[in-house]
Amino acid sequence: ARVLADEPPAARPVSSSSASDAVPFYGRHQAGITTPAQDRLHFVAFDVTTTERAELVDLLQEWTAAAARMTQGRDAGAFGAVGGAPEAPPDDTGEALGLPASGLTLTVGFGPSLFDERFGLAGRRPPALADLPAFAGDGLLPEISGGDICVQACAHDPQVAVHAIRNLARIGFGRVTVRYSQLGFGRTSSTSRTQATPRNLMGFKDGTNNLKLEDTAMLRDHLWAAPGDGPAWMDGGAYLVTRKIRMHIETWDRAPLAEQEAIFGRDKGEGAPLTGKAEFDEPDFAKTGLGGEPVIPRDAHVRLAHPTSHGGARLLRRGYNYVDGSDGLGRLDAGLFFMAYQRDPRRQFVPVQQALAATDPLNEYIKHVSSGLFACPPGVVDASDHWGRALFA
Ligand SMILES: C=CC1=C(C)c2cc3[nH]c(cc4nc(cc5[nH]c(cc1n2)c(C)c5CCC(=O)O)C(CCC(=O)O)=C4C)c(C)c3C=C
Ligand SMILES: [Fe+2]
Repeated sequence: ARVLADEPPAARPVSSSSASDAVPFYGRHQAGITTPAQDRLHFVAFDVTTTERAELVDLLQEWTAAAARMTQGRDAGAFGAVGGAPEAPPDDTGEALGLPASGLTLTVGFGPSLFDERFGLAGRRPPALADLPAFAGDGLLPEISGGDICVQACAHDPQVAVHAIRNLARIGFGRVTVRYSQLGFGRTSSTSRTQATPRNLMGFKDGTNNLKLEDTAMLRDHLWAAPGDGPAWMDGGAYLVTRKIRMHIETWDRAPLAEQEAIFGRDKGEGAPLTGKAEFDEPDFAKTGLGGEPVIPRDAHVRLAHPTSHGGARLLRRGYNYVDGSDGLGRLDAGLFFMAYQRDPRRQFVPVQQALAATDPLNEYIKHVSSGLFACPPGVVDASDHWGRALFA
């Protein structure tokens, strides 16, 4: 359980439940990318309001220290929610007191807008952080798109994820403002072969053919930025694309089962390709049925998005279901907060999304309403390191 004061981690009770375990914060890569996807998300994008580079670096140092603590189930600051001076606001907001680490990961990313003239970073922008092109059918809202810095908080307990983002926003007061944030309540991807594949709000298993942490060679080829890819400060990092995709759920719910399955190219029960029986059967895109038509339709989502359609390009998808209440017109405001990590969006997300935007029959039932692109640096290696150290060096 979370402790009241600055107690060393070794003194804290160890839980045998993986849902309450702490995920290591320090490492070569940031946690929260290949970490088996937790159940809950609170994603935030900040605009930087200070114009002082030194203030921004100070903030990144303070954030890193707080993130290192909170991910280990500790208060955001050394005094904690109730251990400080009564005359001062507490250095932790308190709603996670008594809660375990809950698998919390905090993953930071830097958006293209950070690399303008404000902080002297224009020459340090990675070529792979090129603005995404406009895609057919986009309905992007600027106020919930972009952002200078993002933090993805994932945990098994929503209170723990929200607590983490709230405390980072509190620490950032006067230096950053929250541009937008998004809660997600059910993972829509597996990122490990130990996890069962979850379902999205259309009722389909989502994340079957995803990059997974056990695929070491593919992670090297498709996920982590490597020396020579771009600036050295990104070596060991990855690029994140976020898309908030609203679903016209009520319309979808009136579509026949056979049409739903043809749209994805998989069956709804097992998640098997329409040419197979079990979820992990390889799809046979060449197989034809009645009238010589392919069994997996030419425009099926899984055919359009499959690596064989894009020179082998793969994504590590890590999205979440969301419901933001209803829209006042009797419809659920619901969908998928899509997140995908990759080595270079120009060769991975962009061509896949171009293909989907052009002919995916799913488009009748969805609308992309927000978009984000972020360079997520490599991991913080130890307590002397901090988020963005190599970028600002
Ligand atoms: C640009 C990338 C993608 C977007 C945007 C996207 C949106 C989206 N996807 C689903 C549901 C499913 N997607 C599935 C597979 C799949 N999707 C993408 C990419 C994007 N999806 C890829 C690369 C793949 C894997 C394709 C393959 O190699 O077979 C599936 C099938 C199960 C699976 O493998 O995950 C489903 C279901 C929704 C609902 C959606 C937007 C709302
Ligand atoms: Fe998809």
